Amino acid sequence: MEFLGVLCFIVVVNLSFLIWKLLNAWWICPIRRYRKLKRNGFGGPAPSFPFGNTSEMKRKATGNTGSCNNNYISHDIHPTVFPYFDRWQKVHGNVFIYWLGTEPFLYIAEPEFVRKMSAGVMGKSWGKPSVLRNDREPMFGNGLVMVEGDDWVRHRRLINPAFSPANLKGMARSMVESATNMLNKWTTLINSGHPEIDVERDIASTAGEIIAKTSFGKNYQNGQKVFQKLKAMQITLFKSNSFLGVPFSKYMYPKQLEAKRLGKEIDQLLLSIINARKETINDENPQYCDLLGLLLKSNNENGGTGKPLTTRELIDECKTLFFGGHDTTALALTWTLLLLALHPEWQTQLREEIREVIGDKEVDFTTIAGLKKMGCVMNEVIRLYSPAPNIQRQTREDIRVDDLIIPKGTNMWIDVVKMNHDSALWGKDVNEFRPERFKDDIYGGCNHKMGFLPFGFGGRMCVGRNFSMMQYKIVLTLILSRFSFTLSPIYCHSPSTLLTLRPSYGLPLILQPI
Ligand code: HEM
Repeated sequence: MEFLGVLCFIVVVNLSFLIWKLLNAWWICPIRRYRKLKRNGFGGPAPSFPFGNTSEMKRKATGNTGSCNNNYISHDIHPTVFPYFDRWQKVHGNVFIYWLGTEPFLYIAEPEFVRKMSAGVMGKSWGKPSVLRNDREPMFGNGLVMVEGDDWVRHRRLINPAFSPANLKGMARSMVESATNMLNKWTTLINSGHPEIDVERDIASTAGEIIAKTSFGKNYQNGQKVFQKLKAMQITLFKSNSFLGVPFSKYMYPKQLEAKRLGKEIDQLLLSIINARKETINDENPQYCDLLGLLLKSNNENGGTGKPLTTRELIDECKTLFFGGHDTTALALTWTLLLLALHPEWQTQLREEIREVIGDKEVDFTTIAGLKKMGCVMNEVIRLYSPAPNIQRQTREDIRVDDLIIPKGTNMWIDVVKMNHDSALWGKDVNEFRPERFKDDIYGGCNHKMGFLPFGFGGRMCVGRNFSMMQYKIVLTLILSRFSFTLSPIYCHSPSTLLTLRPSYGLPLILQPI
């Protein structure tokens, strides 16, 4: 009897402790942060517990499908891509609070606010919203996108050298090789009477092949298996859970568990690639021209002085670079082909530049550097259709913005799409494709230096931006040198987000060999 009493007591104590922990995580702490934020005078849509504003976000997102009328394609995409933010922003201004489930977020579409809040904050002092970190764990683990504090400094130091110009140079050949294979396939299709091709699908798989080759060198076939599973995981993760931040939503969406399973399979594949590579690394050509080789080299060199990456950390970095490295660049290229199909005069201008700058020379790291107009086109494309449509941060300490205090633990969601389409920053022609705006101005005429953030800002700015620029120029040069193209009448313009900004129904183009 006495034993039963003790057992009941233990159960009650444990249960109370669990309830207290859950209450603290889902109610007390978020409300405390929310009240502190509210003291700054920020408004926002009214939330409901435990969904926050997710129901409204879900409802509006499904109602908006874009336009299939190709006579008029609008680049004013914010109302289509983020209809809920578009509406709330009109009512509550450029900085307001909304809730993802039980987590308050500070929405920001104000460059001056971004400048002030980031002025004194070092890269290592930024965190990532825990709700996103947990949800995206199978995809990024604790790799560079998610890691925080001193560990971020250590990861970034070890990874930076892999993207030095000398190392990028050695990766150009793989990019040319994979792009040429894709173009040969297109020629075969055209010759067999099929000039209409969904270039989005082909560019995505070519970018997958490129990142597999540049990540794993001669082991790239195994890397391609990783790529296929990562793609499946992306769809599973981002199509399934539209109640992000809502307690137990993971269990309401069994596909979330499928993402976990896929994550484990990817980890196993990567582990076998890394282990095989570790065994042979000392016998290899000291060029180490692929990302994994460079990472292992950097790791070995720092092993003596600093703290090298553990095998678990290496797996997470491979996943992170693999995902970060293929999808964004593939989408920048895809949106470029859409805009060039709509603006054939720019196809002609770029072809002329290629002829002048490269001529009969080989397309490589050095020759593409002179393609200035193409650089302007890339900037204009990622302004109108930013592959990374938002930037997420979390404060790890209180931050002062003028008289306001943004408390430690505040989740931030910076709306890149809104800033890139704000006529107050860019002028009346904000929604027009005008690459020349970047000709003599790296900010493209934007009237605020923090108004154009396609690769992020501060110490956490994208580590792969030069890799991406090189791949973009190589693939686009090869495409424009062999084909001209127009938009297929079946194209349906419907940009949407699946973490990255993509055309919902692919990009069918009619290609013609030159
Ligand atoms: C057009 C192509 C790309 C775009 C638009 C893009 C965009 C971004 C953005 C917006 C961020 C967040 C920065 C911040 O929080 O301030 C980021 C971070 C990152 N990107 Fe990219 N990216 C691109 C290509 C790449 C490539 C090719 C790689 C790798 C091969 C890569 C790897 C990463 C990594 C690892 C981070 C995390 C950096 C850190 O937190 O230290 N990205 N990228």
